Amino acid sequence: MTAFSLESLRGGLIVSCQAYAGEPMRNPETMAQVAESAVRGGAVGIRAQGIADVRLIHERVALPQIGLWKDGDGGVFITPTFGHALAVAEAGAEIVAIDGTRRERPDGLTLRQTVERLHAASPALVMADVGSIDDGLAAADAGVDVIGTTLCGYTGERPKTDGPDLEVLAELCRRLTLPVIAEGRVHTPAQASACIDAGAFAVVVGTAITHPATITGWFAEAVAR
Ligand SMILES: CC(=O)N[C@H](C=O)[C@@H](O)[C@H](O)[C@H](O)COP(=O)(O)O
Repeated sequence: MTAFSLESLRGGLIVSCQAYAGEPMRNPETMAQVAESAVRGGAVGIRAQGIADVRLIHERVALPQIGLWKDGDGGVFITPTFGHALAVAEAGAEIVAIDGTRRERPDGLTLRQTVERLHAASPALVMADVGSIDDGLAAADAGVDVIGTTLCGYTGERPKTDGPDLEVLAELCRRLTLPVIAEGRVHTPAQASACIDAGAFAVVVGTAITHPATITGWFAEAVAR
């Protein structure tokens, strides 16, 4: 994957291929196979978690990759420090997704300092995963390249809506010139379409495509009497 252009993601579907600690699919090889399947379905990009997964998908899949490193459970856990972000970039991610909230970061750097250091150290772009409109505006001001609604409903600032947080998405799209990517609880093609209508630059879908345990649960619940 060379000569990455953000434009290649415009209006497209990005598939997030993640399995969580202790799950049967928590294996880089498995996630690479899931990513290769997403390519066949028409994805324009892949989002993946963990250094081993990012590295293997970078080798195997000829699509731009949004990489992240989750560390910890609560608070700032999506690529929480500059060190995590640099490792993700060095593993081959064209875009590094980092916590883009206004919360204090574990390494004491500000979001702006983190972005500046990453831009100086690597060609990777920075996606700020935000949890509210105010987060998004602050992240844009801090110099990030792309904003994602990833953390809406997970930081206490926004309700955890059944589907994507279209309100934050639409407002950030209206107020910013930066690309805003819809991510988080996009569970149906109709919701993905609504995100594009709300102005999303691209749409990330994870669970509804790549997390069979959850999808099975949806169906199991539907047939239960
Ligand atoms: C909040 C958080 O930790 N989000 C993570 C970020 O990478 C992933 O667990 C999500 O699966 C991803 O954002 C895609 O969202 P959804 O799986 O809802 O389509």
